[in-house]
Amino acid sequence: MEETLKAHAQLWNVTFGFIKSMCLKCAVELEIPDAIHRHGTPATVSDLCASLSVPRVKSRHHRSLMRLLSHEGLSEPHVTPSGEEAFDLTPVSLFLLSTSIHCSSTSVRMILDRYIMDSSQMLPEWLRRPDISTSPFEITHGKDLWGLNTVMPQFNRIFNSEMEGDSSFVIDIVTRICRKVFRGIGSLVDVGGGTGLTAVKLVEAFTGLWCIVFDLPHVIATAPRASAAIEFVSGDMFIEVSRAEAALLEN
Ligand SMILES: C[S@@+](CC[C@H](N)C(=O)[O-])C[C@H]1O[C@@H](n2cnc3c(N)ncnc32)[C@H](O)[C@@H]1O
Repeated sequence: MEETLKAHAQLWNVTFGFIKSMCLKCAVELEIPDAIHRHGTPATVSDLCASLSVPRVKSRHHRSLMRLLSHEGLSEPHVTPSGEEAFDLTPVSLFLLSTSIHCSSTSVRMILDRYIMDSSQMLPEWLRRPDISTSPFEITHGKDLWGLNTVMPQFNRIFNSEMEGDSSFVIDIVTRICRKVFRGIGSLVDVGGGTGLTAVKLVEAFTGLWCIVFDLPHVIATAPRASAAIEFVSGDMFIEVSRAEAALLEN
């Protein structure tokens, strides 16, 4: 009997697993971590409602959201000297501060964006199909992610910004702990290099390195020209890639 109850509870846990992700997305969109940070000390739900313009009538719901975030390690529960429940930042939610050099908020927004989430509904349909070339994303949107980016400038901006945030975090570590990998290389092509942030960090870290950022035309068109040591080339990597002494494929 106990086993059956446990199994039933587990089923609901998995079924409602999406609520955790959606509450995280909600916290990012409301900018709750920034509000806690601005407050300076653990913030009560009233503090947060006032700071985020959430109507008081929603306090009870906001409290549930904060408790779920605490359960997931995204906020730290406290009790104020007057006995009120309050919430502080955690090592995880520090990644969601807009002032963090490795802010991951854009990644959360992009990964949980409806364009990505919608395609997960197509998994059974995709598995039933005999071909493997069409992804669930293409079944949903009629285009692959890159094709959608060409016709959706706003999503393209969010996507590129997400890539920049993530690669900036990784490349800062790589340029510190993997220096010998780049030693002696005069030129490097960053294949699918996005808007070129990785290339900027590489030419800054390795004097004399010449970088080519190679990506699709709509990405190269919006890439800032940040350094004389970087060349931007647009094309399709499945047809031909610019020549260099080394090629980087990241992410
Ligand atoms: C996952 S992102 C990685 C971006 C970057 N390397 C980073 O780590 O931030 C993949 C990149 O590959 C590019 N890409 C996708 N298909 C491509 C193709 N056929 N030819 C060239 N670039 C392509 C995308 O536009 C995108 O910028």
